[in-house]
Amino acid sequence: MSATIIDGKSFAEGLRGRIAATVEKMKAQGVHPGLAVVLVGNDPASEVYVSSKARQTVEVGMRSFEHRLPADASQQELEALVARLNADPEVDGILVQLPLPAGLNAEPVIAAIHPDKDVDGLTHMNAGRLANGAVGLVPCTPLGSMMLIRSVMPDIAGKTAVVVGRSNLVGKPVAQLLLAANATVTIAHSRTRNLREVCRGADILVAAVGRPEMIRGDFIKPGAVVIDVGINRIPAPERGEGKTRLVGDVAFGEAKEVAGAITPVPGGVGPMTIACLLANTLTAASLRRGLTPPTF
Ligand SMILES: NC(=O)C1=CN([C@@H]2O[C@H](COP(=O)(O)OP(=O)(O)OC[C@H]3O[C@@H](n4cnc5c(N)ncnc54)[C@H](OP(=O)(O)O)[C@@H]3O)[C@@H](O)[C@H]2O)C=CC1
Ligand SMILES: Nc1nc(=O)c2c([nH]1)NC[C@@H]1CN(c3ccc(C(=O)N[C@@H](CCC(=O)O)C(=O)O)cc3)C=[N+]21
Repeated sequence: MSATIIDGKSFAEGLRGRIAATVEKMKAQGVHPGLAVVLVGNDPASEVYVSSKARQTVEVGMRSFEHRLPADASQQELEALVARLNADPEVDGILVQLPLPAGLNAEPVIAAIHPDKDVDGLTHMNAGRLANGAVGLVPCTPLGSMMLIRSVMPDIAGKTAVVVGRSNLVGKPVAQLLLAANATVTIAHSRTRNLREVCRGADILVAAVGRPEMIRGDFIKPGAVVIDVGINRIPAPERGEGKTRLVGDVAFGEAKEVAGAITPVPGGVGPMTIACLLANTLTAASLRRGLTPPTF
């Protein structure tokens, strides 16, 4: 039997609709939420993401502030910009697009972001809040992944979950969220032995590796929910010379024959990431004013 395809694109559209309605209400109360995105250098992939974020921010009725620095900007310049955004009352959320160009160190830049404006959820404060079950800002991709899991598996408690990948941006926070939902969680990584066997035990399998199609059909437990976070651009000579296409970390064609439900790439987790960034900006706007954050 073929798996249910989880339509992240239309889920994200619906979420943006609910966000727009909340923005309306906040504006009526005199709060006009704003998101600042910082892009250093001119990596073409990052340019695409940043302009897409800016467009969607404006579409839901929020303010968008784009800050571009040249690839040869200094560490000091970048941290000074973050400090200005921290102090700016019109800015509720700050996102510094990663990776930074060579020569710049991301860690102190992230540390400089005020935790209540940290819409990426990357500061130590927000990672700690998530680990301890306190209210805070949760990274966008994990938040979006959980919404998609819940859409096909409302009761996660007691299920086995395997997360492949342990980055601070995706793997670790998604594992924390699954644990908070009472799943029994395993985190696999590049040193994991028998990855196929480990994955085969998973009712919920989250792949966040960055290796095109490395999770094959025989890694998947029949009926499992498979969330493919990977975004990999690979050559596609069949589309013409020099053409490329996007694939995930999961071999979709094989996996969909075994899984119960699966996210596609593109059109799965990616659109949810941006929608959750907008949701986090509203959470940040509320936190900063001591208001109860909206739920979506
Ligand atoms: N859809 C979306 O919105 C987003 C997609 N992404 C995509 O998700 C993917 C992962 O991103 P990110 O977490 O930032 O990546 P990182 O490169 O930071 O982390 C990759 C993780 O995968 C693990 N890994 C690497 N090779 C293997 C292997 N052979 N077997 C098992 N584990 C392995 C690494 O293990 P170790 O720690 O041992 O090195 C590491 O923990 C990328 O494709 C990225 O483009 C990222 C953010 C958002
Ligand atoms: N500070 C920071 N936070 C991030 O969250 C962050 C980042 N830096 N750097 C890069 C990664 C990657 N990322 C994606 C967001 C949206 C899509 C997305 O919308 N993808 C579409 C396809 C887009 C296309 O066609 O290229 C989809 O999957 O359908 C993908 C990837 C956020 N990241």
